[in-house]
Amino acid sequence: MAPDTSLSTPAPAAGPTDRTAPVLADENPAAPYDALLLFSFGGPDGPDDVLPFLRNVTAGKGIPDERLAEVAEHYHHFGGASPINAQNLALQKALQAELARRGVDLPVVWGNRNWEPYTRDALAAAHADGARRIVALVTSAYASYSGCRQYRENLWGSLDELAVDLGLADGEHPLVADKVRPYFNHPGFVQANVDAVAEAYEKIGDPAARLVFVTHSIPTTMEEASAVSGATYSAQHLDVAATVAAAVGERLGRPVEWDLAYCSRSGPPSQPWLEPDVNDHLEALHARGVRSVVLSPVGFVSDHMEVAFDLDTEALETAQELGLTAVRADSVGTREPFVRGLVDLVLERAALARALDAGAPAPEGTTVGSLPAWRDVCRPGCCRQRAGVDSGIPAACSTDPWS
Ligand SMILES: CC1=C(CCC(=O)O)c2cc3nc(cc4[nH]c(cc5[nH]c(cc1n2)c(C)c5CCC(=O)O)c(CCC(=O)O)c4C)C(CCC(=O)O)=C3C
Ligand SMILES: [Fe+2]
Repeated sequence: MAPDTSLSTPAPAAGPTDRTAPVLADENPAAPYDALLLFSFGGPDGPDDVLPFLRNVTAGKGIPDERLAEVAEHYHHFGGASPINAQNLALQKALQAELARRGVDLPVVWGNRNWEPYTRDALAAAHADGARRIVALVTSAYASYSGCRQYRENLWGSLDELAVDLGLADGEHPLVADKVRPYFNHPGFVQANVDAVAEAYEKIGDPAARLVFVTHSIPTTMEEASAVSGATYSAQHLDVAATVAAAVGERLGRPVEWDLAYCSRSGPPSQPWLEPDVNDHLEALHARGVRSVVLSPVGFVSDHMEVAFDLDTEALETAQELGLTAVRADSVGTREPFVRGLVDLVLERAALARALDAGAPAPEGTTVGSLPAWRDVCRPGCCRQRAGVDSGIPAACSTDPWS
């Protein structure tokens, strides 16, 4: 099936000034949610944070010491601070502004899996403010263990910790947490990527430039396990890439040739991860006669360390050594179509929660491309680290947290 390249995002919802009547409580489009959790990875704020942060991230993961030392260097190269925290603050502000523009009363708290502000503290603040049911928005657009279940496991763990802090009975959680579906094929995310790539083509000034999409590599075992929920992690990227490339080609008035490459491989060399690595791929393209390249960090939502180091430092250096002209497109960051799309997704999730609570049929999620909307409530066995291997770690936002 040809990808749907019609990317006309819906017109902005009426703002508060457009309302003729006050909003009644039962018309609250965010109901039943009392708060939105912007749920992210986290990163160090300064040199002293680097090692403890890396220990948090890699606990029990079998990452070799040499790889850890290398990644620590990436952070120290930027003064020991990751750009990710400032980017999440900016996204939190942008979400608040978009919700306010639509007259939606929904506080936004920000919490991370691996560094301050921690998820438990964000949940505690929301709970102290009276929140009893929240919706989590993960800063990862694609479904895999790293972008979905790992967040859900950590969310369950944070709810356990908060329950202990509040002296609740064993097994009782202080609030109910739902989650927005992986949004890689939502029109807002895709549109923001189309805009960013089109701008990069303007900058490079060569409509014949090759388009190389880049995402985070994962172990092939994790890729295989991601198939349980539908299209695999790489297939999700290929679908977005095809849609973005087709839309950019329409703007350029000529077809765009594109590929998907990977960055940020870690783990022991004996463990296979998704390939080609972006640096190897640039070499291969150069050997085939390609002389200019646009790099699109389509796997990431902001220009955090993976983008700042693996693309802007390493891959652009590789391109320079090869004599390739290369321009890196922006990640979606706080681009308007993306932020608007995220708020649409939150309100779509609220409508779904109301329908499920009422026993009504679930509304269809909005998508672009050839894949269906991802599930909002994960089924048992989805997005594991290894297919068929149950870690025994409970995960929130699932029909069955125990499997
Ligand atoms: C798919 C994916 C995303 C994209 C989706 C998403 O955006 O969430 C992502 C994002 C990120 N990854 C990040 C940082 C790190 N990831 C690591 C390690 C790993 N990532 C993995 C996968 C992913 N990671 C995997 C399979 C590992 C191996 C260990 C494990 O199975 O968990 C390590 C350990 C050292 C190393 O080996 O590199 C670090 C420091 C940061 C923060 C950046 C900043 O500070 O600005 C962000 C946003
Ligand atoms: Fe990572």
